[in-house]
Amino acid sequence: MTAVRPLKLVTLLGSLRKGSYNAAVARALPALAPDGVEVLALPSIRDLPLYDADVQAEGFPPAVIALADQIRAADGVLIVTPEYNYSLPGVLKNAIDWLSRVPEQPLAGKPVAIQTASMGVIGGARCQYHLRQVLVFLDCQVLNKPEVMIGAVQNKVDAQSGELTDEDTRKFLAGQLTSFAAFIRRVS
Ligand SMILES: Cc1cc2nc3c(=O)[nH]c(=O)nc-3n(C[C@H](O)[C@H](O)[C@H](O)COP(=O)(O)O)c2cc1C
Repeated sequence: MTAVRPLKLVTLLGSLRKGSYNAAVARALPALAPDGVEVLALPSIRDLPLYDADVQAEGFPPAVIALADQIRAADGVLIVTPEYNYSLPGVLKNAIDWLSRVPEQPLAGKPVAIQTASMGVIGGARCQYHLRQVLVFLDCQVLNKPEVMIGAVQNKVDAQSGELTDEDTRKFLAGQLTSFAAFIRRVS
């Protein structure tokens, strides 16, 4: 049997909220990953300043460089985010805007999978399509399917522990991770 290449994935979280449901989804991923796939959290995007070309001209903020370095070192990125007003949260767009300006742009050619969780029934679908459009400009390789859109997420996270306990959702996430690992091994 041929050994499969081990993979390191990193999660980029689009919510800053302490009790974030999307954070609960992201926290569940390491245990759901198939053998040979490690999932680690990127630093919070909370510490990134608002994008400003004048700030960039004085030097990229250390938090941006750290984020870019960790993305560059990963085999793939999982973006886990809520939908805000039918689109991606401003804080996530801000992080992507910074990353897009870093020399040797870290997301170029990078395999990316998207997961959205929201309290609405559509599970963040409209955010996903805006986000996909943005990622075209960054030249990412985005996994098409399975699409992970977790609706009514408040009913799938345990109110006491704050952890994602819904078994069907956990299985679906595990399935996407398996597909994403196969996709990465195929395209990179
Ligand atoms: C500014 C704002 C805009 C929102 N817009 C949407 C939306 O367009 N679609 C949706 O399903 N939920 C929307 N919501 C509700 C979010 O799904 C909900 O707050 C969710 O818990 C946010 O994710 P988090 O728990 O990971 O922070 C919005 C929430 C906020 C604060």
